Amino acid sequence: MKKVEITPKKLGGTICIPSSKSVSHRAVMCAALSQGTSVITNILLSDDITATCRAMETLGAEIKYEENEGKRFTLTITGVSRPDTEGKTIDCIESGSTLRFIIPLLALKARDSRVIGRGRLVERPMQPYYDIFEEQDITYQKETEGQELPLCFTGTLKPGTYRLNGSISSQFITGLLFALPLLDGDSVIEITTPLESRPYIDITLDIMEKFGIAVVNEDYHLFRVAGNQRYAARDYRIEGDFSQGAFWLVGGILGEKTDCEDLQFASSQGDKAIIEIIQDMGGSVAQTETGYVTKPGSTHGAVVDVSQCPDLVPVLTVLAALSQGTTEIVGAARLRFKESDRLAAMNEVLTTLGAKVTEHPEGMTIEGVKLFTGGVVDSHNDHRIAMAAAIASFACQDKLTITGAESVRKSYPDFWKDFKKMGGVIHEFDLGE
Ligand SMILES: O=C(O)C1=C[C@@H](OP(=O)(O)O)[C@@H](O)[C@H](O)C1
Ligand SMILES: C=C(OP(=O)(O)O)C(=O)O
Repeated sequence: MKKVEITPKKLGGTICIPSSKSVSHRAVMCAALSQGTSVITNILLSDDITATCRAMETLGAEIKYEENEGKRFTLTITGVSRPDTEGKTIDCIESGSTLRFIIPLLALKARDSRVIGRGRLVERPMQPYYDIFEEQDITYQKETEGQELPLCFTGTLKPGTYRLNGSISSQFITGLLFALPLLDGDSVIEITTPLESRPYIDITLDIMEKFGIAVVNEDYHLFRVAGNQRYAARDYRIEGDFSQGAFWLVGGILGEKTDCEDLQFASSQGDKAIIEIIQDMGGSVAQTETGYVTKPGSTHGAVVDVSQCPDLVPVLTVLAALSQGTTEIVGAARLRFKESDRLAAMNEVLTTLGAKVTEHPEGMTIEGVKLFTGGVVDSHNDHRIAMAAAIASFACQDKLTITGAESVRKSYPDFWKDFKKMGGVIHEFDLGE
């Protein structure tokens, strides 16, 4: 456990945004399923991406790791077009993406295949896959009463029609999209309710296409996937991450001018919505040659539907709490099933800091205040809560202590190093395990 004590200060400067976690998961998986060798550059080996790399190695892919600077790696991946899945145990650590993406691959031919994990991952929803298992006579067993993981299963995924609810997690759809092209017949995925987190499906389809896999998307309602396809190796550079960029972009509004490098205007990442949201709230954001720059200034409340960009919510609530008037965060039900219940966690953090927050089942109402107090807040072992609290410190009057600060390892292991590079004054306390 690590605790970070921040002496409040408005930060700013130039920051090279870490590479996209969502793109990295997908590129590693596609490369690892390809015939031939792919070179993937600008990979950040966070805990979640490490989980995906190890998972694909367990299934037979070979990965060579070459460190460049600051935990950014070049991976040379020699794929395995028929993954070796029988009797394999995959440790997903705390990564929902790894878990939901690997299960259909294991189910290509599962025999006592197991997925394990820890932290909140053992509680996160899995029912859509259980429904498919039951329909397809795949037997499964949860090994611990009241927990989804460890999960052991045996059986074979068959081509056919898959019906999935669109509001639980898009990760189930991405997982199926990866595996179905490898079956020996054609399949259809039918989404039975409006699809949330849709941009993550765009990222999946975009990267699969780059690795040679065709999927016909009928308006996000029906996905037609031909069987007997093969992933084709290619070299690929991972672009910067808008979800991580969002912390620093909001930082530039609350602190000093911040230049965020490696954020692509043409990205398929849904979290580039942060640009429009900041603009809608009256904030100053402009495109640069390499990314976006934000400048300090006052912002006002807005109604923000986050159903397509849930990962923006923690830092967005910080901006809302320091904006004039009222902000309504709507369409946020799925936030309760992430690394923490993010609506409850941000309510707790912001209330501790003196903000006026009302939590609803599917969102939050936030009345802006001028400044925060300070105090002690907990990350709830959630990287995005820790990073949002760190940005909130720019507006604190007293010191801010964040417990569970090590949780940033999940997606942004150098976050505290970057925080110091941007001028942050922090004391880090290692509290042991
Ligand atoms: O596919 C992905 O890379 C992700 C999908 C989203 O999850 P949901 O589809 O469950 O909202 C997002 O919250 C998560 O951080 C990453
Ligand atoms: C929810 C997240 O990731 P995952 O679902 O992959 O654990 C996240 O990074 O905010």
